[in-house]
Amino acid sequence: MAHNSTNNKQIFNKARVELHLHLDGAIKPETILYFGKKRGIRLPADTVEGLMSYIGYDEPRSLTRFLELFNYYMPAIAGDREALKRIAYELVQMKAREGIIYFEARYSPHLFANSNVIPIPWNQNPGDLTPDEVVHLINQGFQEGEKDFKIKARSILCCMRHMPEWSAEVVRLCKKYHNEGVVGIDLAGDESLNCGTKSGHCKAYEEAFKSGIHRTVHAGEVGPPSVVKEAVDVLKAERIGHGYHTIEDPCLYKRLLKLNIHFEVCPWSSYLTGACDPDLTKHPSIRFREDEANYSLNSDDPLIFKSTLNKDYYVASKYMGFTEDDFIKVNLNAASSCFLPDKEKEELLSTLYDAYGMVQSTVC
Ligand SMILES: O=c1[nH]cnc2c1ncn2[C@H]1C[C@H](O)[C@@H](CO)O1
Repeated sequence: MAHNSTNNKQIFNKARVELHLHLDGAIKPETILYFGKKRGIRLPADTVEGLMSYIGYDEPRSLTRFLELFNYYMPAIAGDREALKRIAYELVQMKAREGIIYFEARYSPHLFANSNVIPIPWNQNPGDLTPDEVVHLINQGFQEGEKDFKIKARSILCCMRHMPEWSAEVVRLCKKYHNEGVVGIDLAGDESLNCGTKSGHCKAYEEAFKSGIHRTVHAGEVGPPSVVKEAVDVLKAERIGHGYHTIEDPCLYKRLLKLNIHFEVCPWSSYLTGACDPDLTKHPSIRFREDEANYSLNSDDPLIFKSTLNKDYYVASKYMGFTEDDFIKVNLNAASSCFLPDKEKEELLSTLYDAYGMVQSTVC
């Protein structure tokens, strides 16, 4: 199936909400080149086109091979204070241009640090940028972006599947920076290599639950329904990142529908990571729509997928028959399941109802 990204006409020209977006997968290539040059860090190419020929791609490969692409460019960004603030600020700008009024971006504080992190990622030399300061800098970048671009940005901090030793610090940072824009915890990384959830993650999620920190987990993206079950039953996830394979366990799926668990669906990502059948007309989101599941549409890692959120809407419209009403529903779902405090969530929902010309029901 050919999916030429040049013929993506604008779909759904109305206010949108995005819940599943990786900050480190949404950096401008120009910014990577700028910091690579400034810091004397070797990159595979020194032009945008050259760089994108290494880190961007158009045809399915495995999740494992997709994740390897971060190695090409993260060394240019990690460990640099100015770079972190800038990528956060630029993400707000990018998302405002896409018509998004509220987004939640996620990242691993450890993968941007070069101090207080073992092992130090991306072959960096030891430095003095801790995961704690990483979060503070990114919060600042988001806050400056919010002021300039008049949209709302919040963050979710990621535990990484292969690094359960980091998870206690992740939940500590979620608590510490709760008032600075951090709204939740996630568990990301390669589900295909490591399906069992390690005790470090379990403890962190238990602490998150006790402390009222919102919880999402990457599960059932390429892994089996059992990973989703564990995410909900053990980690007490309120949202599932991707979750496509849930539908292979009808009993579990039915239960999650009843529990109103939110599925953060990323259509174009699921094509490129081989998470789903490459025939997008068979995508699980069609089932989610038919069953009136609670799900949203998201872009995941637009740098690597050479996309914007519009690509995901385009794919949903072209191959899955999504209509304007479906897109409205998906955005209302996203707002209802976002990790904002109740009052701000209500405001977001009201803004969407206004934008869609709908009257908000006051009847429960
Ligand atoms: O689609 C994904 N599935 C699992 N992990 C992912 C995906 N996209 C990005 N990541 C990982 C790589 C990033 O470094 C990390 C934190 O954003 O999350």
